[in-house]
Amino acid sequence: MDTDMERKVASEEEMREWCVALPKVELHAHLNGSVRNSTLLELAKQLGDKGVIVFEDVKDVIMKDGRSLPECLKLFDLFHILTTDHDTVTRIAKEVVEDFAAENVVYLEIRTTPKNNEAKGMTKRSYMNAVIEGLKAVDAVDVVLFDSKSRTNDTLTCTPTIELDGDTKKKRIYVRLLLSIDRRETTLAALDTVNLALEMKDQGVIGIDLSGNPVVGEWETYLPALQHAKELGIPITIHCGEVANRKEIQAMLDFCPQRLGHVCCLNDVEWKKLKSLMIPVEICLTSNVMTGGAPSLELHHFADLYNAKHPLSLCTDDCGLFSTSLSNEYYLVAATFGLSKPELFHLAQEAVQFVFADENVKKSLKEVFKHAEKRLTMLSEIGMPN
Ligand SMILES: CNc1ncnc2c1ncn2[C@@H]1O[C@H](COP(=O)(O)O)[C@@H](O)[C@H]1O
Ligand SMILES: [Zn+2]
Repeated sequence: MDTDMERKVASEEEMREWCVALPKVELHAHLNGSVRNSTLLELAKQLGDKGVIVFEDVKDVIMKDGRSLPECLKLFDLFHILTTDHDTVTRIAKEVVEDFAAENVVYLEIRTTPKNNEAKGMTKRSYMNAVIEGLKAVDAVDVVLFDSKSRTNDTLTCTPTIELDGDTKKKRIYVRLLLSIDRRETTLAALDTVNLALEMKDQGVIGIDLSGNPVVGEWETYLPALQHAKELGIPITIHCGEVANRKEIQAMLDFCPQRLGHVCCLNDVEWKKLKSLMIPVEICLTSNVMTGGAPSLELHHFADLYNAKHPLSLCTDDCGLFSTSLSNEYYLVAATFGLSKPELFHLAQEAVQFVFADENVKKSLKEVFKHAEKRLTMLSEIGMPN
């Protein structure tokens, strides 16, 4: 390698490390899409040994790179076979939080579809209990799961503990849960999910998501449940415009949820409307490029929204499935669109405004960023924005 090349590699490496050290807020992560490949392979091996699946077939599917959106969503049916029992759900929830915390995600909203599975004695409620058990089982980091008013020994007026210089203090991560309505569900099943979210609001559940195969189902099927959530004051985020369904995109914008995910296939009129409504957008770069929602990283609609100062937040969607991480998404923004470190810091910090958690949590997160700003500045002697 010549010196120029060496310098380039070193600076890329340094930028990647900086993106890991940056405190980050993750607002769009599906539990079953964020499972480690090693865990999926281990679970597949166990089921293969029992003769439930053919391990070699599954292995190839898990390890394949670059899939279309329908292929990805089909893959979830396989993931769900691998993760059907309560213990496995608990295990993956624990690992997913550990993985996000390890890359300095300081606030994480995990979304998941509560599942009924009679054969396993699983109800939507018991599925969610298993998820929460997993969050409580994390001991590598301090997981803050409840809003301050429902905690007895509240420690939310926290001293931020972002570790950038080898401190031994435990890291802290705020975790909240969103319940996903799957587009395959009936109106009644969707209403059940909203009612479950209400029942579990003191256990870390703070919002509702609409997701699943975008070519399946009708907006009118979920609308009563989403309307119900709105009336109950439960924040809502919706997967919007993964395919060019004009009528549905229009209806989603008219519904005006607290946040929207993806917004890939909007036409000029819809785009203008999104911008005038200022609905915060969960941007999932790698996911969109891999599933064809965006033609390439360079042509991703991030640039347009960012330049227009539209509220947005970088997210992973399915970091396991797409072999990415939130730090990598920040790195990609720097490498593709030329954002500087101060701009990346500002982007990460701005995401605090769009979290569904209460004002106390937002206040604590602002402290976390203030504290990190000093440390990051000390580390790389760069000027951060005021
Ligand atoms: C790639 N873009 C996407 N578009 C739409 N829905 C998606 C998705 N990625 C994930 N999901 C939704 O999340 C479920 C997996 O997590 P949980 O079992 O809920 O934890 C998938 O089955 C699908 O319904
Ligand atoms: Zn998603």
